Amino acid sequence: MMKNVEHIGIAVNELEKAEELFSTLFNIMPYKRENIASQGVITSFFRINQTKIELLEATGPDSVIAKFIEKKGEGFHHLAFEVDDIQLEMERLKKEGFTLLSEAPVIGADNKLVCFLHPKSTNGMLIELCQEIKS
Ligand SMILES: C[C@@H](C(=O)O)C(=O)SCCNC(=O)CCNC(=O)[C@H](O)C(C)(C)COP(=O)(O)OP(=O)(O)OC[C@H]1O[C@@H](n2cnc3c(N)ncnc32)[C@H](O)[C@@H]1OP(=O)(O)O
Ligand SMILES: [Co+2]
Repeated sequence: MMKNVEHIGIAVNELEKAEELFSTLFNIMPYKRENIASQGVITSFFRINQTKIELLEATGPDSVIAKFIEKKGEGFHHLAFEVDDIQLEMERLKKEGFTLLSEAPVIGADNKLVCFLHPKSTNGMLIELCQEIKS
C-alpha cells in the first residue's frame, strides 16, 4: 500500500551552504548526514513536524545529481512515498506500465529500501518508493 510522502529530495551544489540556508529557513538544524555511495550522493536531513527534507549533493561528476544540476539547475529533485511492502508495490507498478529504475529494491538513506520510477513514465516527476528496514 502507498502511504504518506516520506521525504522531498532537493538537489544542491554545496551541501554545507545549503544546510546553513535551510537551517535558517526552517529555524532547525539538520539531524543527520549520510553518504550513500551506491547513489553517488551525500544527504542531509531536516524534519519539520511531519515533513522530511533530504538535501542531495553529488559526490562526483558521474552522480545523477551532478547530471541533474547541469541540465536543470539546483532545486526540487524527487518525491518519496512510504510503502508497506516495496516488492509488492514494484510488481504492481510494473504491471501497470511504469518504468522502474531497478529490478530489485536498493539500500537508500535513513534505513530504507528504495526504488525509483523513471520520470518519463510519471509525467516528468521522479518518484521514489521507500520501505523502512526493520531490524
Ligand atoms: C539516497 C536516496 C534516498 O532517499 O534514500 C536518494 O534519494 S538518492 C537520489 C539520487 N538518485 C536517483 O535519483 C536515482 C534514480 N535516478 C536516476 O536513475 C536518474 O537520475 C534518471 C531519473 C534515470 C535520470 O538520469 P538521466 O538524465 O541520465 O537519464 P535518461 O537519459 O534516461 O532520462 C533523462 C530525462 O529525465 C529527466 N530527469 C532527470 N532527472 C530528473 C528528475 N529528478 N526529475 C525529473 N526529470 C528528470 C531529464 O531531464 C531527461 O529529460 P529530457 O529528455 O526531457 O531532457
Ligand atoms: Co530520496
